[in-house]
Amino acid sequence: MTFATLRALHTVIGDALAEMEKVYRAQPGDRPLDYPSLDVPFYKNAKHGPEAEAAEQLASDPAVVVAASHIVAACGQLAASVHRPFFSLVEGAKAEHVTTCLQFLEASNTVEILRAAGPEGMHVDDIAHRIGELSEGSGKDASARVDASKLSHILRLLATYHWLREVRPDVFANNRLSALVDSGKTPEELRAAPEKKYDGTDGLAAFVAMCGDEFFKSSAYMTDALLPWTERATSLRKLSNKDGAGATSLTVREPKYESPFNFAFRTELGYFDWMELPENKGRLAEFGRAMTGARLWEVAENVIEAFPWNELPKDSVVIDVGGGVGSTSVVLANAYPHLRFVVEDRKQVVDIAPSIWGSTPHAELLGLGRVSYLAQDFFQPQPPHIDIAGVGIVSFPSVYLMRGCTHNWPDRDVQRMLRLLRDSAGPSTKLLLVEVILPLACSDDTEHEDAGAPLPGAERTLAPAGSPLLANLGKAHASEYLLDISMMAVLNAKERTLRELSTLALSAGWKVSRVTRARGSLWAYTTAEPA
Ligand SMILES: C[S@@+](CC[C@H](N)C(=O)[O-])C[C@H]1O[C@@H](n2cnc3c(N)ncnc32)[C@H](O)[C@@H]1O
Repeated sequence: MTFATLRALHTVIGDALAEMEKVYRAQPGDRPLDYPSLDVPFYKNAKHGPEAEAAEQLASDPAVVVAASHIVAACGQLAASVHRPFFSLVEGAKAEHVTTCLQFLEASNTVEILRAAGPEGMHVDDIAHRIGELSEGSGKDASARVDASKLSHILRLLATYHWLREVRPDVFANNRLSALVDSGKTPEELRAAPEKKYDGTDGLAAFVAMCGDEFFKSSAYMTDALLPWTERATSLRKLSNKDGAGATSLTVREPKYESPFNFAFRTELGYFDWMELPENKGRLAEFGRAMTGARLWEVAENVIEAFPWNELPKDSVVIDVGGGVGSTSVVLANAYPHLRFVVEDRKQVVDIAPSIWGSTPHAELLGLGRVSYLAQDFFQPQPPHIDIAGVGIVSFPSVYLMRGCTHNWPDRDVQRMLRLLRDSAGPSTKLLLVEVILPLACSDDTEHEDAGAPLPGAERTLAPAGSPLLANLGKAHASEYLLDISMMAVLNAKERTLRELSTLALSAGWKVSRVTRARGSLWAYTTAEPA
């Protein structure tokens, strides 16, 4: 039956390709629109012809996104089926090198150097020379040079994974994937002000830098943290527990490491506290930029359709808990002028948040009191009532909105924060959680069997009926499962399945009543009501 399965996967690819082509061919114009080529970089801040622009935009069309995910899922499954298992094993066991080489690509400014070189590309000797020149801007030794013979091997691994092109022997050029890491700065700008590399960017270069540093290094210690009694983990603790003279002392207490991050950075601090140390100032700034990049995971505007906001009465209050600078509230307040939004976050965040919107059209929302800020720790009880300018005292909010917060915390902490919201909720207050919901890798036929009827919006499988694809579309959604393990490595937290989130919410007094999925990603909008 294996050939039948392989043929079925092949058919999935053919059908999905036909679907994508249909969408592209249906576009008006003198000649059919082609899909963006992998060989051609699409730089975000460059001027593009109307065809290239239209082709890129159409790649986000919902029908194209679904077809593309079927192709990726089927290709991943086909490759896993027919590749010699030993080679798959080596690839999995050595996958860290892809992260490392991507990190190097970004840190060495090779993408910006290759952008300036154009489609003909640049020889590794010249790339190495340019990398050295740019590093002089960072105050580095002018004689610092990258070894071109090593550089070619790093770039070739990336080309092998389609992250670049080797256009001629030892000559490399950017492609559609490497262009994603482009900061948009010229090599001259990077040389003059390397510290401004991430300023005004979409954050993806900073995201690569952060993943290659804190996240990658933490992940390397995952097994030591999960199996702390093993010899490797034990010796590691001893190694990190030396006295001033460098000798291991039996009287010194063993460090209290909870997360892989703690092992990797030899600190007992949590990630966010550690980031606030003076020596991590640069990392903290990079983190802020990287979070902008991470927003590409979920289209912020999706939240407009994710909840029946228009059914809420005039002047209903939505509390955006852990709302950061208020990006989600601003999107919603523009779409629903009849609602009032209160953005709660840590004092350091709300103190600077209004200034972020200073010269933007959204500043008016703040002036009119439609969006306001409150310094509020989500591990402390909510204020007993809400005083809204122009509305007065409101006893209960209509909605507690939490976006991207629960995945940063372990279960016990999420339970605490949801319980505090439940304690101050009214009988009709809703909780809306905007987070990734991880589907299982098998069809979820038992979901909600205890609750009787299936939960509105919950899916059993994302795979097309009758196809041999994994229920979660495997490789097509790998990025969210990788994010899940990143949360575990750095924060002892996780992305959750619907089962996990529902159980956790219920333990804090909230009953999940509905879930809707964002288009083209595993982000979801989960509504819960007082249980
Ligand atoms: C991943 S961000 C999400 C921000 C925002 N909801 C969004 O979607 O853009 C997590 C937020 O939780 C906030 N946060 C962390 N600890 C907090 C606490 N104890 N109380 C309130 N907010 C906190 C952070 O400052 C940050 O803004």
